[in-house]
Amino acid sequence: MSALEREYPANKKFKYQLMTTIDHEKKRAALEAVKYVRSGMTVGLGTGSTANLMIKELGRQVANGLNIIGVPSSEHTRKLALELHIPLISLAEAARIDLTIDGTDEFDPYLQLIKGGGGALLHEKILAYNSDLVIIIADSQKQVKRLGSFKLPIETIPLATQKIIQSLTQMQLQPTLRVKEGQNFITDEGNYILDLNIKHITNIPSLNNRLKEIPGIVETGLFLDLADIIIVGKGESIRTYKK
Ligand SMILES: O=C(CO)[C@H](O)[C@H](O)COP(=O)(O)O
Repeated sequence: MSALEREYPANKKFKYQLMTTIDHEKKRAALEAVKYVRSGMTVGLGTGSTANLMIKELGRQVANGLNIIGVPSSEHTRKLALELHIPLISLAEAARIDLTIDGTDEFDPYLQLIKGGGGALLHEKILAYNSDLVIIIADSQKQVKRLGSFKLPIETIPLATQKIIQSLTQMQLQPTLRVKEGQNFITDEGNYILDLNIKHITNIPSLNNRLKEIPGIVETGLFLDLADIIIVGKGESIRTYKK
């Protein structure tokens, strides 16, 4: 019996194999997206495990002479990019962003996304909105016919969160306050995240508008009409979807 079999017996081994396939798909998508980066560009850096792979590749290329300025979408991404010596400016300092590369939790055939699994949706959305080009990178499990299998994250102001939970419960959205290590999850802006069940919702743009009308909801993880290109790792290959 190999060390791998000892460590991952029966169904655990299957899970391990699935994980490595997904990790390879993420890496393929990340490397493909980096091909769009040119010297002189200001590049928005997304958040999450797929974005991390893209940032690591950018770090490697910067060490080999690529001249870019990164704009991080989260504290986590800022720290990683700094470790890799990628020159950075903040969102506030960036006059324009040529290209943003970020991950996603789900995408549908119309290039609509659910994001915010990592809790960075607010800064990610500001980056995407202000970028000339938005490239989303994903493994094949993120591709869905219809958004909603993944719970929709929304960012809320702590003071208003209980009131928002009441309103969303009346809307049958089953809000759950996100918790991490026994504490309320806190975003980089000091806010909370609620995860909503939107499986039964058919009109997603209308839901987005209704959510934005509720005072205290800062932003939603629905990225509608923001992605220009989605690059997906699919087994050994790559699929690219364009607007
Ligand atoms: O929206 C995000 C963070 O707020 C991430 O892009 C999303 O959660 C995907 O993460 P991963 O690449 O780890 O699957």
